[in-house]
Amino acid sequence: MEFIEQKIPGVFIIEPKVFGDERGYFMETYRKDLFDANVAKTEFLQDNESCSTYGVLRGLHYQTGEYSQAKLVRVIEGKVLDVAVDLRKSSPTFGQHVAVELSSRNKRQLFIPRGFAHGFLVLSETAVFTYKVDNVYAPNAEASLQFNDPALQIHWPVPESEMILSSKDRSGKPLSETILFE
Ligand SMILES: Cc1cn([C@H]2C[C@H](O)[C@@H](COP(=O)(O)OP(=O)(O)O[C@H]3O[C@H](C)C(=O)[C@H](O)[C@H]3O)O2)c(=O)[nH]c1=O
Repeated sequence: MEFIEQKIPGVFIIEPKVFGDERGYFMETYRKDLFDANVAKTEFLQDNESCSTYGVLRGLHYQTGEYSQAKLVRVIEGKVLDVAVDLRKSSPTFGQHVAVELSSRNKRQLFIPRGFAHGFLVLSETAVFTYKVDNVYAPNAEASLQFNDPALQIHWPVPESEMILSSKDRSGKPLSETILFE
């Protein structure tokens, strides 16, 4: 298992070791001892899974304040562009983002610390997205950052005319009006 820190410190790509043989493959997808030693001591409390069709954009979401969630995300079917935006106002990388292609083929995972907005755009016919979070769901603390806020300079590789978003995600707030983290 390899842990590769990204341009935003604390954000990591995790590359699992894949053991292939004539039956198929095996890989360890999470090891608490290795994760805590190489990324951050984290107690994940909830696992999520969603299935989406091509062009679906889920995000950019976060839970505010004490309900913030660190996330360990991966794709078990299909391909997505996964994006995390730094919303920590005291961070040297405030407002910057990491964008990584995650797929069932590359088997990459992305770790996103607390204090980030997160979302993904589906690039395959369908995508099954599964992830761990270190804080449970808190609907009253949910917030959405506008996915196409020019201040974020995120390049989404699907025309907006082809995107499928929830009404919540269509009404995300621009960075200038967003509830930030310390
Ligand atoms: C997130 C969540 C949702 N729900 C319920 C609430 C709604 O009735 C239904 C769909 O929720 P939502 O439309 O918020 O699902 P996504 O758009 O996939 O939201 C996620 O999208 C991006 C990718 C994220 O990073 C967040 O984890 C999360 O906000 O599931 C729950 O019961 N528990 C939960 O933890």
